[in-house]
Order: sequence, then structure tokens, then C-alpha cells
Amino acid sequence: MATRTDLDGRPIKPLTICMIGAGGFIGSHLCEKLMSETPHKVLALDVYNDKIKHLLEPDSLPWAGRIQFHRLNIKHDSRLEGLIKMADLTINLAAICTPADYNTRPLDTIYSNFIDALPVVKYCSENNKRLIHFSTCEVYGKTIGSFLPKDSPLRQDPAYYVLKEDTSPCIFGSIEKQRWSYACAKQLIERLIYAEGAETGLEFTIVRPFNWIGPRMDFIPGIDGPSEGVPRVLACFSNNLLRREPLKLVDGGESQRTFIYIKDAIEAVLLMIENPDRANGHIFNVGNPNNEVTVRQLAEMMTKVYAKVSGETVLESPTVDVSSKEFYGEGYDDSDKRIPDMTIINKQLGWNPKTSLWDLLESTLTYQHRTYAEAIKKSIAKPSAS
Ligand SMILES: NC(=O)c1ccc[n+]([C@@H]2O[C@H](COP(=O)([O-])OP(=O)(O)OC[C@H]3O[C@@H](n4cnc5c(N)ncnc54)[C@H](O)[C@@H]3O)[C@@H](O)[C@H]2O)c1
Ligand SMILES: O=C(O)[C@H]1O[C@H](OP(=O)(O)OP(=O)(O)OC[C@H]2O[C@@H](n3ccc(=O)[nH]c3=O)[C@H](O)[C@@H]2O)[C@H](O)[C@@H](O)[C@@H]1O
Repeated sequence: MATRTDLDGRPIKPLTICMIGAGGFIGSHLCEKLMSETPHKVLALDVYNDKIKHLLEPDSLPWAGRIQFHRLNIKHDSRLEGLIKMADLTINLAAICTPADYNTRPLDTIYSNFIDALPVVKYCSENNKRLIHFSTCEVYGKTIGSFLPKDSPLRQDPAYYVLKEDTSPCIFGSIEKQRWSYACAKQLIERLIYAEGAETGLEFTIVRPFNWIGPRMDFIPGIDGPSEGVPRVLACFSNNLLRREPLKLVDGGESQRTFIYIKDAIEAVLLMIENPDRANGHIFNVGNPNNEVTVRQLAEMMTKVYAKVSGETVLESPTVDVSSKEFYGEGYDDSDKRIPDMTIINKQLGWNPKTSLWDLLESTLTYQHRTYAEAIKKSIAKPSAS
């Protein structure tokens, strides 16, 4: 492998990275990238490893020896500090991060996103280790514009909706709206990390992902996850399409999101890893402002793309409306619109997303069809056969 250089032309020394939550969606893509394109070593920590099995076995893989899996729960495992000490850099991805959990399991959500992250921050700070912590775009909550009258011309003014790391406020709903337990816990851990940076000199970078999507995201209920489980929207809609059911639009599907292809986002994380002087002390939005749609438009586009990649016809009624109470339960609320400002990441790392929503859905739904269509057919056929 040729010597890698950073954005300032300096050679990059091989690093040892302690990656917590490496077995999840983002972790699996980050491990894949680090193994195939860099000389860095990864200590991969997680409770599960199904999504990175292909990187761990067999022993003859070209990167064998550079990735080591440690099955552990950071809630209660004394090995954590030792592993952080062994590494040059810690990346913390571990979290409960599906909206269906925020209002039904708020205690677990708060513990996972705040309390369980505390020792990680402490060990990094005490041992002078760099930390890249995964937060979320949900810390912005609702836009200022959402409080204006529906017909206010100010709603068209980006100052009222574009989300900027150093100036936008964090606007959450009332305590009864337990959906915000996640955003609030993430906000507090961000504030703690920032304070460690200011008071004790912790070298940190905070990442705020804006709806990263792609293969291996979450699970398909009843196939590789619980039948009653509710994953994030990409997996919910994929599941509906695979089962030839209408896609469920929560509260009319009017909320807006910007979706980014996981592979574009991972490029940004790699730049952060390899350019500490440019990334330390910063909070970065990582999203694709050009890929904005309403959830209804996302459903329509996924329906069209899935018909193309699977060769199946589209249902007569491809979508159905459901209330948020019915779908998520009491205490659900929503972010209205999420457009990331890209000024800081552009200035510090020169990074820009590349992939259009259509293209990322085409590659992702091709993967979903190839991975799950047969298993779904079998699971549907089973009950009637028995
Ligand atoms: N995917 C996105 O677009 C997105 C958006 C915003 C924020 N994030 C944040 O990025 C991070 C990773 O997200 P993801 O989409 O990969 O989620 P994910 O659920 O796929 O991955 C999280 C991983 O952490 C592991 N984990 C959780 N608690 C643990 C514990 N106590 N000990 C050990 N491992 C534990 C889980 O087993 C899982 O494999 C999370 O912090 C999430 O809040 C992701
Ligand atoms: O990915 C992100 O950036 C963040 O956003 C997600 O939050 P959200 O975008 O609300 O979660 P999704 O489950 O992906 O839902 C997106 C929208 O689709 C809607 N939805 C979801 C599922 C469904 O079947 N139908 C449907 O209309 C939701 O109500 C919501 O408005 C999660 O909070 C986190 O994983 C993460 O922090």
C-alpha cells in the first residue's frame, strides 16, 4: 500500500483505532473502508458482529491481523479502559438510535446515549486519547421556521431552517414528548465532551450524521430482527416493498429529510480520522443538502426504484396513512426539516457528498432485494405449508 498523506501533504502514520459499536450499520462500513483502503488497525467492540463477520473470517483475508473483535457491553465491562489505552483514537458509535425506542424505552435510550458514554469520555480524557464521538442531527430538534404561520414568507428564508453547528439553537418538544429523550441525551454528552475539550484539553471531534442510509442499515422484521420491531424508515419501507405491502406514511409523510449515501459519509469520517489537526475541536454536520425529500416523496421514489430493480409491478395503492400514535405510540413527535449547513466541514476537510438520492436508492434496494427477497418468500410460504 502506498504511503497515505493527509490534506496537508504529510505522511499518515498507521493508527490503532478502538471502535465502539463497530458491529452496527455505520461501524460495519467504516471497518470495511479502513480494512480495504488504509493500513490502520481496528479493535472492534460490540455486543454483535453479524454485520462485520465478512471482515473477520476467514483468516486468509488480506487484512487479517488488522481487525480484532471484542464482544463486550460497555455498560459493564472492565476491559473497556484497557482497550482505549491500547489505541491512538477511540470512535464511539454505540447507542440506541431508532425512533421507535425513544418514546417506548426512554430510560434505556437516555442511559445508552448519555450514561454509558460517560466512561468512554472519561477514559479518553484521563489517558490523553483522541475521541471521535457520534452524535446526531436530532440535537437540532425542530427548525425555527416550524413555529411560523404556515403561509409566512419567512419559511422560505434559509436563516429559518438551515441547521448550522455553531449558531442554530436546539429546539425540542415538551417532556411528555418522550421522543426527544434521545436528542436531549445526545446534546448533554456533546456539551460534556465540549467542556472536557475546553477545561481539560480533550482532543475531540463530534459528528452529527443527517440520515445516512445504505446496505446493512437496521434489520428486516421477522428475517434478521424481531417481527414486531420497528427499524428506521429505510428498513421499514424496504420491508413493505419486499412483502408487497403498502408503505406506511406517518402523519401524512410531510416531514422532510435529507438522505446521504453511507459510502459518501464514510469518506468524511476517514478525513476526520486522518486529519486530526483539522478535525479536533470541531462539531461536523455530515449530510447531503441536495437530497431533500418529504417522507411521502421518499416512499414514491423507493416504490419506483424497487419496481425497476426487482422487476415487480407496483401495487394499486402503494402507500397508506397511519397516525404517529398508532405507529410509534404515545409521546412521539418529529423533526420537521433537516438541511445541514456544509460550511464548516467544507472549510476544514474540503469534503462534499456526491451521490444523488435516486442512485443511492438504486444500489441500496438492489442490495435489499438480493439479500432478502428469497428469505421473505420462504417466510411467507411457511405458515400455509405447515
Ligand atoms: N445512521 C444514521 O444515519 C445516524 C444518524 C444520526 C446519528 N447516528 C449515530 O451514529 C451511531 C451509529 O449509528 P448506526 O446507524 O450505525 O446504529 P446501529 O444501531 O446500527 O449501531 C450501533 C451499534 O452499537 C452497539 N451497541 C449499542 N450499545 C452497546 C453497548 N452498551 N456495548 C457495546 N455495543 C453497543 C449495537 O450493538 C450496534 O451494533 C449512533 O451513535 C447513532 O446515534 C446515526
Ligand atoms: O438518521 C438520522 O439522521 C437520525 O434520525 C433518525 O430519526 P428519523 O429521521 O426521524 O428516523 P426514521 O425512522 O428514519 O424516520 C424518518 C421519517 O419517516 C417517518 N416514517 C418512518 C417509518 C415508516 O414506516 N413510515 C414513516 O413515515 C418518520 O415518522 C419520520 O418522519 C434517528 O433518530 C436516528 O437514527 C438518527 O439520529
